[in-house]
Amino acid sequence: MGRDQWKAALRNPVGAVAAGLLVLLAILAIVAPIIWGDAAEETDPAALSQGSTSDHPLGTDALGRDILFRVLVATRYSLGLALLATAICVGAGLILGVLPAVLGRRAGRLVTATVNLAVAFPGLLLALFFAVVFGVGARGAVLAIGLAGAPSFARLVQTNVAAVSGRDFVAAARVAGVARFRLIARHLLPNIGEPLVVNATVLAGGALLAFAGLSFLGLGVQPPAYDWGRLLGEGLDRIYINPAAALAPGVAVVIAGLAFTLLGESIAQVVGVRAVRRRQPPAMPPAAAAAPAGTDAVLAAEDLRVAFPAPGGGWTHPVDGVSLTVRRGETVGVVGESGSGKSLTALAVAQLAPDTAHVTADRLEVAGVAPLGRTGAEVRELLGTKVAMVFQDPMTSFNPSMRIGAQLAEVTRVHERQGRKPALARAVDRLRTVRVPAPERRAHQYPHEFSGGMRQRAMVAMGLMSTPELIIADEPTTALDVTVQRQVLRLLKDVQAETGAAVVLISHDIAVVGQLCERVVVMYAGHVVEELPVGALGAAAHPYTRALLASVPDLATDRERPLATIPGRPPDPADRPEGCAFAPRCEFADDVCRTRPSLAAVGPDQRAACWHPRTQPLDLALDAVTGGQA
Ligand SMILES: Nc1ncnc2c1ncn2[C@@H]1O[C@H](COP(=O)(O)OP(=O)(O)OP(=O)(O)O)[C@@H](O)[C@H]1O
Repeated sequence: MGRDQWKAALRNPVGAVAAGLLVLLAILAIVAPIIWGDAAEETDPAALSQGSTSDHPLGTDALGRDILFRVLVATRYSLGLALLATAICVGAGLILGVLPAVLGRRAGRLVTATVNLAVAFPGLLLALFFAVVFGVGARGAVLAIGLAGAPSFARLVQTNVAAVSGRDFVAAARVAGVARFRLIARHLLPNIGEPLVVNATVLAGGALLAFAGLSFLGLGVQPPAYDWGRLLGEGLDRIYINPAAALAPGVAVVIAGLAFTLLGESIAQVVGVRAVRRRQPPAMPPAAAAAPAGTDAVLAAEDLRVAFPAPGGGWTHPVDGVSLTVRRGETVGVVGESGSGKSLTALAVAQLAPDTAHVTADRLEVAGVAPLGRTGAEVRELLGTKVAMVFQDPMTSFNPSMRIGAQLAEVTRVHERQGRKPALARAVDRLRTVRVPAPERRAHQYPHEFSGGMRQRAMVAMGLMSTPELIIADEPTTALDVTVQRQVLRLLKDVQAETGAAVVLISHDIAVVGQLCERVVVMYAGHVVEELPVGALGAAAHPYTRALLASVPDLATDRERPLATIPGRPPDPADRPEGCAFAPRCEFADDVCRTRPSLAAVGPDQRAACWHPRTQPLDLALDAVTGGQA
């Protein structure tokens, strides 16, 4: 939480009153035992079990001790024990909450299931159970209350970790080779801190009440020590003689409990909007079709498949036998409608596919290394130094709680064990390379202080912190306006020319691909349906490629007429037609299309998976598509 948010929480009248009460209680907890400690222990045989008098405003207990002094002095013990229990609860909850992210899939699931089971038990029952297990007394009660609250706190941590770990900056950190514990400490926990702080504050109120309850039942603090719960229990025995003896500790418990809970609620109101973040689909690169493989291939995938367990049993294959070769220094565009499997192919290549995905390939090599079947550390080493990723949404691509310079520097610090200063110097240098103005100053800023285009440049700079052989950019310009789009595309082109890295650009927009790439790979329903040089787009053979091209507007497009669209919708991966998946939307389809066509040469460097490849040149303004490249 930032200082502004604390201020906003305190400006809220309820928050201000709650905070004021807590300050008062904290002062009491410190000074009361010093000032009134002896007086609270002093017995007065002449004033046993008295009601309110001028000497003892709240009366005395059975030994003639002053109730008011005892209630004031008990503040320290009551608050201390409640805070200790809260600390145990938060600590145990954090460990249980992040364990699934640290452990393997199976052990992680076991922890999650255990936490879910524990959450199903009422907290008070658990506390009573643990109190009996750990033994009667303050120590047992602290452990009991702390551990009883841990499962629900762990659930909160798990939910928030799961929400944040789907964001691009976490995928970026993984690709950069950040180790698991560092990933959790630097990227996950700082971004879920707000809901955790809120919950811990509310928990402290609950712990206070629970402690009073256990002491009241005789399971908590034991004589001669005393807390509010114990005083409440003693006072209740004589409630008809002196009601104040029971009311005073009761009121103290309620006020302190309310102060914690209301402060938590006020903070929640201020930060709540930001506490739950939407999961953004991560993004990345390569894709499909077999190209002439050579020894200079920086990416070679053959028959790459990604499968997910289907809800009704069996598997669906959103990526179904993709073959793709990218040569050193080459720029390849992967296009296709939403859901065609572009991003998933990229994720699979980068070993970032979701946990539930099953990735297989006849061959998968990235920069000369086969990542499939390797350990996480080896893959991190490979990806962190040789592959750079540029993600779709520049806002979610960076960790919002880290300065840009530090995030860039992390790549070098992890891989080259460089010190903080030289790593930051390199980050500034790379920001300058991607033409971020005043890079020294900008490196010390947070992502939200950057404009969208600048963030995307910084993302490219991050990829350049090492010397990548392959840059994968998944829809890098979708979230940007047209002018900035052009700048980012030009930057990618310049970077590619300067570093000699190969670029895989994923886009649903064939015009964007046409402007940057040398070769285009067209995907449809998890398959590669055509691959061809950009210069040959005017002779595209597959009806789907032609339909994509026909839907690109140019300056000559009649604005009065609706834009050309492709009729129908792509098939669901779980319900793909036999044979050519595009057949139901294709005007040339016939019976032969019931058998799946494989990629076959239809021209120089051009291959299409179609039984009826088109040979007529397309009547389209190619400049609109290729920016004059063709
Ligand atoms: N975790 C998942 N579990 C099950 N199916 C998934 C999962 N992730 C993706 N898919 C499915 O895989 C298919 C391809 O998704 P992918 O994100 O690769 O498409 P895309 O071509 O990149 O589309 P877009 O341009 O919209 O990002 C989709 O049908 C999607 O529903």
